[in-house]
Order: sequence, then structure tokens, then C-alpha cells
Amino acid sequence: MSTQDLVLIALFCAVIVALGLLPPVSIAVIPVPVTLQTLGVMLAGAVLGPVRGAGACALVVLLTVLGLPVLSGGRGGLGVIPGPTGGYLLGWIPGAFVTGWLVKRFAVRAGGRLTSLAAHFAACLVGGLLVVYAVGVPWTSMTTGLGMGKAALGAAYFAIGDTLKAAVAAAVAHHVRRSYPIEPR
Ligand SMILES: O=C(O)CCCC[C@@H]1SC[C@@H]2NC(=O)N[C@@H]21
Repeated sequence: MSTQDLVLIALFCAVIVALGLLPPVSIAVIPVPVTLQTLGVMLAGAVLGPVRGAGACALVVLLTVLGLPVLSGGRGGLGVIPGPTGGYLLGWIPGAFVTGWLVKRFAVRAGGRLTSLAAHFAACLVGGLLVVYAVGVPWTSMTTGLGMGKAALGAAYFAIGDTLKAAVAAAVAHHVRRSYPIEPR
């Protein structure tokens, strides 16, 4: 891993934390907020690729468990993990990894110069929604005692906003890559 890799990981960790400055929005169904931080998770995977994207998210998780107020609403601490949002937070790591892997495999050719917007969008949907929800939904169900149906209904609420975030992340990654080819790694 190079110094540039570490700088990019730290930069996208900072982007995710900065997006947490926007206040979380509560939904009625489950005690998990809508947050813009998922946009940063998809951006990290789509722009940086699997290893560095997952690294940026892992750094956010590390700062969280160390007690720093890096999550939306200024939250942090080890207690987040066994709580209702803990699965979603941990799911950001494989979510960014899968987003980046799909971008690397299907969206980018010729060292980053040829890139597909549609493939970036599909990668963000699969990694940023499906993978994150696959960890988050059962975790919320187990930690709250709510049934899987209710936990999944919460995710259905998130899916509307997260699809828009996937579109934004895909457009940004696609355009960044055209003007400044970063090979996904
Ligand atoms: O702040 C936390 O403790 C983690 C928040 C997790 C929020 C999840 S991530 C996927 C889904 N989309 C959202 O906007 N919110 C939830």
C-alpha cells in the first residue's frame, strides 16, 4: 500500500464523516436514521475501488468504536455496534468493497479512461443497498426484537433515498474518473 493509497483512504473517511454533519432523519418504523453518510460509502467504493473503499469505511468504524463523534448526530462509541444501527455501520465495509469490486470488474476499462455510468450505478445499488441491507436488516431485527418483516420495511423506506444517493455517487465517480483516471484498487 502506497502513501497515495493511505491519503485517499483518509480523504474518503473524512468525506463520510463530513456527510454526517447533516442531521440524521428518523423514520417511524425502526430506530435507524436516514443519513447522507451512505452517499460517502458508495463514493468510496465507486471512486477508490474495493480495498481502499472498504479501508475508508473500516477507518470510520474504527473511529466510531474509539468513541469519536463521527456518525450523524455526533454519535460514536463502542455501544453503537450492539445497537440497532450497528449492522448497517459494519455493513458499510463489505458494501464499499462490493461496490468497488463491481466497478473494477464491469465499469472501468483501459486503466480508468473508459467508464460506464450505468455500470457504476448498478455497482452502487448492489454494494450500497443490497449488501449493506443484508447485514443491517437482520442485525436491527435481532437487537430490537422487531420481526424481520418490520426491519425489512424500514430498509424499504431507506431504499428510495439510497437509490438517489447511488445515482449521485455513480455520476460523481463516472465524471471524476473521466477527468482524473483513478484505477480502482
Ligand atoms: O449512524 C449510524 O449508527 C449508522 C447509520 C446507518 C444508517 C443506515 S445505512 C443504510 C440505510 N440508509 C440510510 O440512509 N440509513 C440506513
